[in-house]
Amino acid sequence: FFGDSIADSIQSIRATVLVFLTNLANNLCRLYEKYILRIDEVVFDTDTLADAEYDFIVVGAGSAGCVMGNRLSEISDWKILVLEAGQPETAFVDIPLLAMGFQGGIYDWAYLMEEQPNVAFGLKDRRMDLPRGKGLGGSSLLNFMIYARGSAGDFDKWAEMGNEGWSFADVLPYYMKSEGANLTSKIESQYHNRDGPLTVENTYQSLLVDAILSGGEEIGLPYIDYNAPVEPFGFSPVQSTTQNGRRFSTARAYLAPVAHRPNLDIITDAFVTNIMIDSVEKRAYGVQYQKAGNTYTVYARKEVILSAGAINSPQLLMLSGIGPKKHLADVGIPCIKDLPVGQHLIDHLAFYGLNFLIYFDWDQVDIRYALSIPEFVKFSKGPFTTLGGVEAVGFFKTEVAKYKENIPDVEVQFMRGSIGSDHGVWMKRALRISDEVYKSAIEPIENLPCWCAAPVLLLPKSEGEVKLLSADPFDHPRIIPKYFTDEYNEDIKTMVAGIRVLEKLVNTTAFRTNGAKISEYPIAGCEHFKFDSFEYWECALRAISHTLYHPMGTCRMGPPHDPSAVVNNQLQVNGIAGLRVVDVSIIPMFSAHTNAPAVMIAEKASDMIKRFHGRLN
Ligand SMILES: Cc1cc2nc3c(=O)[nH]c(=O)nc-3n(C[C@H](O)[C@H](O)[C@H](O)COP(=O)(O)OP(=O)(O)OC[C@H]3O[C@@H](n4cnc5c(N)ncnc54)[C@H](O)[C@@H]3O)c2cc1C
Repeated sequence: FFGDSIADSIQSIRATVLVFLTNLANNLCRLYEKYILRIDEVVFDTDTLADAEYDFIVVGAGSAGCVMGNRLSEISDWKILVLEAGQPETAFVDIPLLAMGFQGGIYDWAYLMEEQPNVAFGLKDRRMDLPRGKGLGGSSLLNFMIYARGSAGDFDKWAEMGNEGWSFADVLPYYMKSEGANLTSKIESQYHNRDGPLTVENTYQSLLVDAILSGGEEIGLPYIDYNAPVEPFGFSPVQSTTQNGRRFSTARAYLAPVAHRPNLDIITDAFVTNIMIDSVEKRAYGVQYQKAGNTYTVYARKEVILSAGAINSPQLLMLSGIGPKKHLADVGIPCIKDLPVGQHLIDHLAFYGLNFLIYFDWDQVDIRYALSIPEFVKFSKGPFTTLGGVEAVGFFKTEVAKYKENIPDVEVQFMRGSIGSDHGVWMKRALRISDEVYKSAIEPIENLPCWCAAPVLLLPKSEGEVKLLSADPFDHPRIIPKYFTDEYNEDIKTMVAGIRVLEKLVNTTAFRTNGAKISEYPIAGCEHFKFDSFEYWECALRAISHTLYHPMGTCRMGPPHDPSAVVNNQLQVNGIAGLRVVDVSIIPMFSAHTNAPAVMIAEKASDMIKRFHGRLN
């Protein structure tokens, strides 16, 4: 009896200290954001005002926009303007383990999706958040830094859909061009480049990664280089867009080295409100933006490049009169071109409710983190370099997949600990887990060593949409994701099939040696289903599945006969001259994370634009 109560008291003191320290760190980050942040403005000289006219105006300095700024300004007699609504980044954002801590802060557009009938009932107000990066680097300064290119099959499918020039063989040179690999994990070296601007490394791996890799071998999912088209399915330590153990955003990789170019202007705090389009000639000729309460107009001699991301690019197109005619009429915007903008929103859902309890893990003992601070500060190594806790990933095709291509339909993210390992301070808030669900299934394992194996739905059948709330550019757009609404419930079946694959891991020798067993605390609202039945998992998936932050497809690329297409294979907006979309909103389908493809798309688009204007053969 006394033993239990002493143990309880120690746990509660430990939890209080952890909560205090985490809140302190959080508040320090906020203070830093507020008072020291502007250090980077010296590097970027972002406070200038734009000239009246440029050759190209790039809207949004995110993963894709930073690449555009760099590559287009390589042509010294072209003048380039990059407009970014957010601010320059800070050093705190660079600590990989704290990746989630910046959601909801100044670098986040902090969108909330609309409530839906059969999903998110275990989340606060039944609504899911949708963080989107706002600042130089865009979502690459808020993301989890996982570097994943997608499978060869993804791009061959794009080509098969009629998008000439986008097969794997076509896009590989651009992945290679962008990559500066410095990897120690298993790699197929002919598919990696050491000299590109975007550094790709491995981060800290605890001993359990060995168990994951050998457990994977036991269930037929070998140790692979998931960024090479050699073996399509298997597990691997994560490859990350970090440099010396710190976040390496596209602003750092692409913009910082060229910010001094006289033909490149980068302006932050510049909120673009609309693209100016000649409604008779159907040609884009400039943009308007607001900065510090003033409105500015700037003209584009050649093109406007929209790189505002999967939510804001469709929003800006619709605000400027390009979108579904009826919807534009509903919000009082004259339609210049009727296109399915904002339709076909696809996203990847992740499920953080599958936890493996284990005997012990030194890397989950609080004191370990305190002890490892010098290791991080001095040598850029140790647990602080892990990407928000994610140490390894895997890609596989489940038995319910109905296609023959070698494209994975489920990814797994292996995270050290659970979403309760920070005692509800950051992850519960960021994922909007309700108190009831947290108490039922997460709180009981807060103090237990465990691993979360989070399956991710890669090829959802359900599609959502982005719409305008009003004609006011400052109103957040409506995001209606329609997760798990497909007619035959295939999305749920795929996720459950993914969970079954991961359950097999628990019975491998590698995992049994660590005492692994699945945590069986049921999620509130699902306790009436038999634990581990299909019905239980469906309920749990509908309760707490969460976006993996990969919205795409809202300005979809497609051939002329495709009614869902907004841009063609040159990324030009159909029927409007002088306007391209270059970001992840053009993606028609994709089975991996979306930062690396954003960079690849922009690398490829830069060459297309140079060729179009006669500056590249
Ligand atoms: C929390 C989180 C975690 C993620 N984790 C990963 C991961 O681990 N690995 C991975 O590969 N992907 C990850 N992603 C996804 C990936 O980072 C994005 O898909 C990718 O960065 C998108 O690039 P983009 O260029 O399309 O848009 P963004 O990078 O979002 O860039 C859009 C830019 O446009 C600016 N902008 C928007 N509207 C305006 C306007 N009106 N005026 C001026 N500027 C404007 C924005 O502020 C932003 O800087 C994550 C994303 C998030 C949010």
